Amino acid sequence: MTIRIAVAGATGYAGGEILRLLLAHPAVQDGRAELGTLSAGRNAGSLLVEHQPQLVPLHDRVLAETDRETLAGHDVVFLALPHGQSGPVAEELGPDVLVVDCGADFRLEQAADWKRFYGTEHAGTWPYGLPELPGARDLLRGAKRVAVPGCFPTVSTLALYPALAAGLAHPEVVIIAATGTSGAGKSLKPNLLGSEVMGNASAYGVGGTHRHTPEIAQNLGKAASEQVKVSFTPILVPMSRGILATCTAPAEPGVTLTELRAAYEKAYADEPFVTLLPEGRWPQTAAVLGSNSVHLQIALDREADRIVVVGAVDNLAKGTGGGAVQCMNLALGLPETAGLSTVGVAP
Ligand SMILES: NC(=O)C1=CN([C@@H]2O[C@H](COP(=O)(O)OP(=O)(O)OC[C@H]3O[C@@H](n4cnc5c(N)ncnc54)[C@H](OP(=O)(O)O)[C@@H]3O)[C@@H](O)[C@H]2O)C=CC1
Ligand SMILES: CC(=O)N[C@@H](CCC(=O)OP(=O)(O)O)C(=O)O
Repeated sequence: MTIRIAVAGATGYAGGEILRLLLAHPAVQDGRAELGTLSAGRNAGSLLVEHQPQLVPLHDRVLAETDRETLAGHDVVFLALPHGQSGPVAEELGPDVLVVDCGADFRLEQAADWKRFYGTEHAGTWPYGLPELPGARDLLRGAKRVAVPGCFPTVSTLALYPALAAGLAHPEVVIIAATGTSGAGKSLKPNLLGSEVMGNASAYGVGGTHRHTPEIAQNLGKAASEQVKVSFTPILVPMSRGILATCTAPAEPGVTLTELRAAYEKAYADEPFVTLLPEGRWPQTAAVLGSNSVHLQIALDREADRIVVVGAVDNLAKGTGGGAVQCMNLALGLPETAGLSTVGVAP
């Protein structure tokens, strides 16, 4: 039986990246899977090529409305819709359909966190799509609902989890992350105008107000034995894709760099998409672009008694679309790495 896959939000950055990856996916290439409905919001009725010129094999596809009828009859539905839109759409999809949500609607476990940072009623909590977290694969294999993490939580969690889980750092973490503009989606916002972005770097969501703060705290809370405190500051920089996150935490007394590296090497030894770089090499966004890789490097700052972990990720690949395809692979029982490259497009 052919696996039929729909993508809702096909005109957006995340939907476009999912489609780019699916077109090269072995199951799609050899006909075990096929791309069914591609849907949008206000751009329904137009040709996909008007929005995603890079997706050549799909140029003649017309975008459908996003509703129960157009998404019916699929085995897998990717939702790449604005926050708050996934809940109502997912309700219309049967329990046997695999729904992979790139939005935030089902990521948070605490309804109060959702209410505080998103301001609406909480839709619920689905298995969290970060397979590299301990125990996550058990929940994702065979799952019918998956909440793909946010891009900043993906890289920040992978950067700090091993040190906290090994008791090598105290869970008062500071994360400062430079991000490309595609993280904000295609909607036109004043701070995303070309003349505001080019030749400029600007902080936003400062002072504990960014909505990824509770998601990062939720993830790291599973590693730490004490209450986690997260200070997170994103910085918009003039590049289209990529995140470079500098993540620090107080080192526990007596910790050595050898112990730290050993904890990360152990945690990620069998992880195909997480690479602890050789000593002296530092992550850079160009090295992970287009790939499903996260690159990490650690230092022990002895002057400040802090661990410093730098992580790089492509926000649209492992940070959304690649993470979503990785979760689909797990949920369907396909090889986890199918259709996903570890090789970046540098420069
Ligand atoms: N960009 C990124 O790096 C990341 C994004 N995400 C998440 O992925 C989701 C999509 O993000 P992104 O692709 O960047 O956003 P975009 O703004 O680029 O795309 C949004 C998509 O949703 C569609 N849409 C908007 N409103 C509606 C509606 N009411 N009903 C149906 N479809 C609608 C749009 O269609 P139309 O063209 O017709 O308006 C478009 O296809 C978001 O939840 C985002 O937070 C997660 C991690 C990283
Ligand atoms: C540059 C920029 O604006 N980035 C977005 C990242 C969004 C994202 O990755 O994820 P979710 O919105 O799905 O949580 C932001 O900071 O909100």
